[in-house]
Amino acid sequence: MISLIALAMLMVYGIMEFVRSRMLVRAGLQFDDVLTNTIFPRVVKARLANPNGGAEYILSDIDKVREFLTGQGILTFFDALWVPLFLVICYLFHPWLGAIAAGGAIVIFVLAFLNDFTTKKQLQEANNAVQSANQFAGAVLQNAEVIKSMGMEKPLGERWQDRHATMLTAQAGASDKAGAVMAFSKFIRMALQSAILGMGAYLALQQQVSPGVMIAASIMMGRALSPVEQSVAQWKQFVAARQASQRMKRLFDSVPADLERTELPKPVGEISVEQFTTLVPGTRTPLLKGINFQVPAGQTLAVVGPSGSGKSTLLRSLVGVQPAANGTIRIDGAELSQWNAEQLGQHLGYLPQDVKLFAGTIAENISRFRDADSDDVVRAAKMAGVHEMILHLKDGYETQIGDNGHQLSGGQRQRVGLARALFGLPQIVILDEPNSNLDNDGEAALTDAIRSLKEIGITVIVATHKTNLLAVCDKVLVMQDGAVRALTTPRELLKPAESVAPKNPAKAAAAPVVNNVVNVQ
Ligand SMILES: Nc1ncnc2c1ncn2[C@@H]1O[C@H](COP(=O)(O)OP(=O)(O)OP(=O)(O)O)[C@@H](O)[C@H]1O
Repeated sequence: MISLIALAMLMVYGIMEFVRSRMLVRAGLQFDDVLTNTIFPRVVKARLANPNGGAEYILSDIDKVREFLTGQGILTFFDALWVPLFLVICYLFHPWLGAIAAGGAIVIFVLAFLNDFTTKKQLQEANNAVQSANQFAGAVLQNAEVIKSMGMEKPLGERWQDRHATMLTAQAGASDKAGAVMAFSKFIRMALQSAILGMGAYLALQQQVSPGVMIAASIMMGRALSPVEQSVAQWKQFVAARQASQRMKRLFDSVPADLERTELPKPVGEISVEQFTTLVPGTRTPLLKGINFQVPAGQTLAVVGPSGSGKSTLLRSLVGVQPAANGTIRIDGAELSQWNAEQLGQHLGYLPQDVKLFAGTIAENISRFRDADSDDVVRAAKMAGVHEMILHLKDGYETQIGDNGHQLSGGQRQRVGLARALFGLPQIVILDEPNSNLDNDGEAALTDAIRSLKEIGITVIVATHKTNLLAVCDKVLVMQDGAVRALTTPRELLKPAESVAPKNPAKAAAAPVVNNVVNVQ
């Protein structure tokens, strides 16, 4: 009968363990769902504010915390809640048995803290080194072709190894200490087991307890010490999960969620830049200083200037990825920050200098990974003059282009990037050297695209080093050293310097710059 009761109780125990584990897994999924919904946009913002801050690794922190919360780690802490009950039962058997069990639990608990105290710094160092090694490897391996072609494997491999070795040293140091603490706590545990049996036997001989209590006390103490000892073993995972959750908390504290912005009416595309200054991220060094200019809706503005004069920085500022340190950028009178970011994104087309396509199909890239009508995708491709080229690819619009579009040529990438910028006919189109990789056909298609945009009243801003695009532009902004040197017309810009100088001092000042900045091709 007793055996049957024991069997039934063990079954209940098994079922409850199963239910507990299922509940934890579901709680973990819920946890994941809540965080993954909000963390990605924050990581994007944190990376923009500090490109080398490793914000992207916070995405894997979610896994660390979830694994701890759904695995043995959290179960150990739940089990620890029952420790006082088992200790009280030991005490009720006999105060001496209670004292041995409680003393043992305290010693093992102190060892857990000692473990944390002695290994915390090294575990933190190891985690930082892992992050730094991964970050380095991730960035470097994106340029595998350069590494291979110029035999840079060895020196760059050594740099990665240095970071890796730092991680190993820190981790080995922490593991040595943790190992010593664990071995000692195991010794204490076994010694306590013997001590409680010895004490039980002694008390039984003294007829203060029955022999059965001796065995029961040993089992109870085992149940009381097991979670405490387990927590020593789980400490490393606990520390990693705690650090991961602290990193997530810092991210959530430093990057607030976007305010729910009222949707503004579709812009007509008027841009106004007033006293705009922006800095190198994380420093006080200005990249652009006191920029002022206006672009009426539907106008086409070329931005020219020597390399490093700030053209790309200005364009990045106009699309809102380079934050203002001072001054404002307004679209249709509303500051960039007043726009609902997602809404504004749909009214902006941006082709960055290094294009940046994503792994996926051509159609997905053109449609910005939104659900889109095929007609809209094809319209954007036709407008960018890339439709025929896409049809010549084996899978047409469904061609997978790989990470960063590496399966396309430089010129093809640029033209697909242009189609993405034109998708949905945004009211403002910003192109950063869109013709740097184009052949004659591509150049002609680009000029036609800008002309068409102009005809339908779309504002276009295009940074260029070449003069042929100036023919379709209404105005030219000349940049130098992070400031506006002149705002003029293409015709004035391309006039020989001598004919400008005597008539207009401002243009005379711009002329030498202009002659340096525009590569006449
Ligand atoms: N994130 C950054 N951190 C530090 N310096 C930066 C950063 N971004 C831009 N710069 C610096 O700002 C200056 C302007 O760069 P920008 O890319 O805007 O020039 P550009 O006129 O577009 O040049 P190019 O014609 O060669 O593309 C450069 O000296 C560049 O080194």
